[in-house]
Amino acid sequence: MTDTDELNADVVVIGGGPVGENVAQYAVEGGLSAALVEGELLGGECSYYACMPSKALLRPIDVAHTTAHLPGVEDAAVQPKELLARRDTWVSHYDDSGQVEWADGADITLVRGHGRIVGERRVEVSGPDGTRTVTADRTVVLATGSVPVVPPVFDGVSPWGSRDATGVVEVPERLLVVGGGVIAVEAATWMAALGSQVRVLVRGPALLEKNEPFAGDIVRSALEKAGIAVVLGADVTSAVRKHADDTGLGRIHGGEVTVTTSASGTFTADEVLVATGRRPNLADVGLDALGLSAGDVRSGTLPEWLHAVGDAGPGAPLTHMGKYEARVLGSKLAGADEAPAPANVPVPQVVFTDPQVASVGQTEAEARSALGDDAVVTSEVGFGTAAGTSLLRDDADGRAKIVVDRRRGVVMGATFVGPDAAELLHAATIAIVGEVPVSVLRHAVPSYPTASELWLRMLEQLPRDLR
Ligand SMILES: Cc1cc2nc3c(=O)[nH]c(=O)nc-3n(C[C@H](O)[C@H](O)[C@H](O)COP(=O)(O)OP(=O)(O)OC[C@H]3O[C@@H](n4cnc5c(N)ncnc54)[C@H](O)[C@@H]3O)c2cc1C
Ligand SMILES: NC(=O)c1ccc[n+]([C@@H]2O[C@H](COP(=O)([O-])OP(=O)(O)OC[C@H]3O[C@@H](n4cnc5c(N)ncnc54)[C@H](O)[C@@H]3O)[C@@H](O)[C@H]2O)c1
Repeated sequence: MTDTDELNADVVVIGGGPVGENVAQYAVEGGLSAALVEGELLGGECSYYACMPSKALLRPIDVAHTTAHLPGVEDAAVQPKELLARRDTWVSHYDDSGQVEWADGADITLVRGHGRIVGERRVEVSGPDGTRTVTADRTVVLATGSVPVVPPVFDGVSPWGSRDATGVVEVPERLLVVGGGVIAVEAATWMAALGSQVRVLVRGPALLEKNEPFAGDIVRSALEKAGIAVVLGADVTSAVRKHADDTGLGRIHGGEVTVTTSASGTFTADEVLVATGRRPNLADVGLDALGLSAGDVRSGTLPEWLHAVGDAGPGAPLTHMGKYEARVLGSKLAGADEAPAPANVPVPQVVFTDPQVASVGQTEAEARSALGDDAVVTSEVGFGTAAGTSLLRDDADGRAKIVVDRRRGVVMGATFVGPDAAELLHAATIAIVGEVPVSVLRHAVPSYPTASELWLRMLEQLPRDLR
């Protein structure tokens, strides 16, 4: 391939993760042509290294935990080898031919290689067969995902990142997990189930700090019950390893690692997983060629022909939110005449620990800071207070909470922590997006006995004048 081998499409999308695929698909369905540039596996981080493998690992563990708390069924046990085989099936053995077939069928032109913007509506793709230019008649979309943020204290240690944890091949006997967010608690769960002795080092005072405080407390106590040590206030000040080596995905990256923390002492392990957040992957996409920076992407000050969506953009770094942005953008590019989106679309998220943490919209603290103390009222109940939730398993521990705007009488946020809490979330999302008054929600009758009865319990706890 040479530089004269130029390709043209209405829309050029750089990054073929779930978000880039969706933009291209919606654009094509709207009558445009689309080229999708992908440097690794078509399907992106989510399909091979993030959502899919992590959830493929966590679901059987959840089922095993549930059966241990359900009299009448023999305990199911996690079988590490078979669990990893399930993961391999769900990541299609790191082979994207199924996705390539889908793209072909969807009339999307796949261009393999690393894409970089080199001028207005011009993208240069360096691929296995050389370099080619792809031009866009209308729009270029950055859907290049995100990359992990690794604190410099781990330089030279070759720590595990989330790709190693989801792609685990060698299970370390002792594993340190640094971070107290979503990846840390989910990975701690499956690594412990696979047989690692896990210790989570959390810099802050709690796990899952972006959630209602009870979520982190309940998950911490559940992790501890599962034999996982959680050390709070443990800021890593040094990390040392002999023979650090990149031995490959999911393999132990060298000799013992010794990690020293500011206030909680020193810990030695066979591997350390760093899960300290991610940032948009914008370092090598050619923003500089346009005189732009990652800050311009964050603030949305891009030329009209350039967009950034998914993890690469300013929105919440979650697959479903990125795909939502992609659907909206893809349809808009194709000129679809759609009703305008609501002003503040709430972000739902499920943390697939046992118990699960499902949340959407604002926490109480966020609502108080946005609306003022007098304008916020909450209702909080135990997860097992409904027949439907307590039947799920005999230790249906957890809590449920709604945050209500007292003046408008509508739900602003909801959090459910408990077994299968994920399935309760969408009702809350609909209530928030639809701005359904809580006085009307009373008339949405949940079937008996289902987990949704928790809504009755929460609504009953609200002040009488609101219901
Ligand atoms: C361990 C883990 C578990 C997660 N679990 C969940 C979950 O359960 N639910 C959830 O909603 N979210 C989850 N997430 C977040 C989710 O993975 C991301 O929000 C999602 O992948 C974002 O999709 P995307 O298409 O924007 O980016 P990605 O999936 O990262 O895809 C970006 C693609 O762009 C390609 N690319 C990048 N730069 C270039 C370039 N210059 N040229 C060509 N190609 C390029 C990459 O190779 C990649 O294929 C998880 C994340 C992690 C790390
Ligand atoms: N189930 C899901 O939806 C799911 C699962 C996994 C990942 N994700 C996505 O992936 C993103 C990244 O996950 P994550 O867990 O890495 O990020 P996160 O933002 O959830 O958590 C980062 C954690 O690292 C800590 N931290 C940050 N800098 C640190 C430092 N220098 N030293 C020590 N600790 C530090 C933070 O205090 C926090 O506890 C999430 O924002 C989420 O959107 C989603």
